[in-house]
Amino acid sequence: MKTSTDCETAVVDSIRSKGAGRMNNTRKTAWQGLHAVINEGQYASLWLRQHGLALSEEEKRWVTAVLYGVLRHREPLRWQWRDLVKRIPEAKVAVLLDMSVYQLFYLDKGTDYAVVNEAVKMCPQPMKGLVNAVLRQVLRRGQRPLPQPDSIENLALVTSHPQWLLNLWKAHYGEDKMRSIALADLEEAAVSVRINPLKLKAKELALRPDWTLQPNGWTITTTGNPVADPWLGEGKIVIQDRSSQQVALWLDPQPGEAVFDACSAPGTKTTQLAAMMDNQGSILACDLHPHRLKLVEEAAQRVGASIIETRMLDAACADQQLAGQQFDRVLLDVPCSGLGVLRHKPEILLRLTPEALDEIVGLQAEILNHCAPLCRVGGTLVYSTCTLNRKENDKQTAAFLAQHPDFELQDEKTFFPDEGDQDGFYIAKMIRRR
Ligand SMILES: C[S@@+](CC[C@H](N)C(=O)[O-])C[C@H]1O[C@@H](n2cnc3c(N)ncnc32)[C@H](O)[C@@H]1O
Repeated sequence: MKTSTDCETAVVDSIRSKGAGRMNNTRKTAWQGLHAVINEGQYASLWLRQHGLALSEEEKRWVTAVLYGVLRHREPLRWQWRDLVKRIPEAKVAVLLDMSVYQLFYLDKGTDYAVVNEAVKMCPQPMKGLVNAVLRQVLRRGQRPLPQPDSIENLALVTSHPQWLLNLWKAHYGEDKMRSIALADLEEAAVSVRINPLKLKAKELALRPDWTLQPNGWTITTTGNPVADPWLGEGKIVIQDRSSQQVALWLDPQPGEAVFDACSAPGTKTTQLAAMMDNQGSILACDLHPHRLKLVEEAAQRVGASIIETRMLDAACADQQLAGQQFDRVLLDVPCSGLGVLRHKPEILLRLTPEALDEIVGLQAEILNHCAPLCRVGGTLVYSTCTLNRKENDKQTAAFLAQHPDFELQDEKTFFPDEGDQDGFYIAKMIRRR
């Protein structure tokens, strides 16, 4: 397995050399982003989308590397300076210290004094002395070795995962798997891409030898940078994790069928369903949040999916809101704790508590109970999450099946993030027998 430092090296090699001359504004933007995500509860990707517009491509890459790097290595970064202060300073200043240590030891190596000077310049007057003193001491003593991650306590420090989560994974998947998942979460997330056959036909694909369609017919890989490819804006390709692509394949909708996608926003799977159905039939794409339904509509427009109708709906009482309707296929891609996608969203760990996990299990059970009656006899129900928590996954499915003998489990699978370039996911496919 690659070490986290190797991974960061790959991202930042090309931008590291310019570290010394980096504009103070870019550093300030990164600091503001970290403060917004760590201390104010915002999502890194949303924050970047909103605040990245004023940045050049190179600046955006640097800010992104800093944001995700600091989020992934929160605990090891703090380990470098925590023992040098009596009390942790106010949250925003603590984040500045974390960010500066990240630059010193992971990113802008060789630009030591520039990093310290810029941090001192940026921080408010009363804290300048402290920031200067701490960072100079950090520099003087050099990188402090981390403990070996042999105990759960040390693994929690090295991987910035809470101990309760490591214990939960150990109980659910065994000690070796728990370790492997936690270490895999330190790696940079892969950018996976799916083809949109509604817009990208074999003839056009053949003209671009830099793209290769994988044997599953949906995943498409490139020797270039998919995010900068014009095909993305044209809706010919879609950024979608490999495990996520599997969910629609498990539902297996056919042209002409009626599909109910109960928790559809932002529509990544909905648009794949429309493509699988070759825009024939109907998809009712629902979500509790109207602003998120707009994202489904935008996605549908971008990829040329014409069979998607959006509707605001609470899936936990869908059977009342859609009384009398029956669907050939029902997709329940439910809200979950997101423990399978920590490489993409490391900030999830900042806010997650064991209590929140239990709450979400109850909501998922409600969604299952109230959406299942909408599946016709003989129809297919797929339940999926992007988490690694058996209570939300196979135990949830087992509890549902115990209460609903009219449904039969056809297959279920947990996808793990340490088993290739994929997120952690769980998918269960059930058939309604009567
Ligand atoms: C995992 S995301 C769905 C991702 C989506 N299927 C996709 O592939 O793009 C879960 C969605 O459930 C929605 N949601 C949360 N509670 C809900 C409820 N009670 N009824 C319907 N949707 C809900 C959230 O707004 C969120 O958009």
